[in-house]
Amino acid sequence: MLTARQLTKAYGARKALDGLDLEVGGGEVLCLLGPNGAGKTTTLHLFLGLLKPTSGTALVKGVDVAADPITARRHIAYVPEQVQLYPHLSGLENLGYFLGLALPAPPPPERLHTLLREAGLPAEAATRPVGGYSKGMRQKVVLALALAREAEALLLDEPTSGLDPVSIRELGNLIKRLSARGASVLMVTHDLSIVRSVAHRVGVMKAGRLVELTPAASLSEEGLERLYWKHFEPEGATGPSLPHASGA
Ligand SMILES: Nc1ncnc2c1ncn2[C@@H]1O[C@H](COP(=O)(O)OP(=O)(O)OP(=O)(O)O)[C@@H](O)[C@H]1O
Repeated sequence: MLTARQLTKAYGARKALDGLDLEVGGGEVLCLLGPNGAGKTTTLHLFLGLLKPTSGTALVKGVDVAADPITARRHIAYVPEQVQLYPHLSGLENLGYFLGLALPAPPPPERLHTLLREAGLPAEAATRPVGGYSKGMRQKVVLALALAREAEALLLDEPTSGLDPVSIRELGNLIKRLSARGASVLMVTHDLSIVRSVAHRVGVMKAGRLVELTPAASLSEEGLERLYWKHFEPEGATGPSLPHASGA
């Protein structure tokens, strides 16, 4: 569903992404971890067609994103770190408006209510202006949009930052439901709790390169922490250490 072939993005001499080869299959949840500046958001933006690759290819359902970004984007729903909605419109009105742009005919109001409920937005909030929503509530409107469009691929950029534990659990449940329906999920995160609950595979990026790619089932809780932390160690450090051991 999502394929990167030697995908590279350079800014001058500096490679933000360096020769990424990656496949995310239908129904698979792949979580990308790694330090700040590792190239994770760049990877998402290349799949979304927001950036042009310097070389290599990003494919969405076989469509080359750089050659035909509009067709590629039809298969994708994207949850950015900062969700932008119209603050003076309600969740219901925002959803109706954006679906009107994305679909030939917008669904009736009853269907919009159902979608928002399925995404976890409390019914009383659906008709309130989004300007008064929390981050998690705004995110649920975007997830309702993804549900309505039956997007085959879901890209999420640090979706749990700023969410409370209940909202994180609800987000995890929704991701699992979408993946069970066959959606491919590519999620960038620093949150190991959601990785543990939803990931089928875990990738770790560092300095523009994918340096680890492991089935989640092969990782114990401590194994996942070690995998995560070892790439925060300075170059040349001997062996991984857990945060309490390194004082990080
Ligand atoms: N427009 C740009 N011009 C120059 N360099 C850029 C630009 N956008 C990103 N970069 C660089 O590309 C590298 C990868 O950035 P990217 O945002 O993909 O990292 P990230 O892994 O998502 O980090 P974070 O966890 O902080 O979000 C960084 O070194 C960043 O400074």
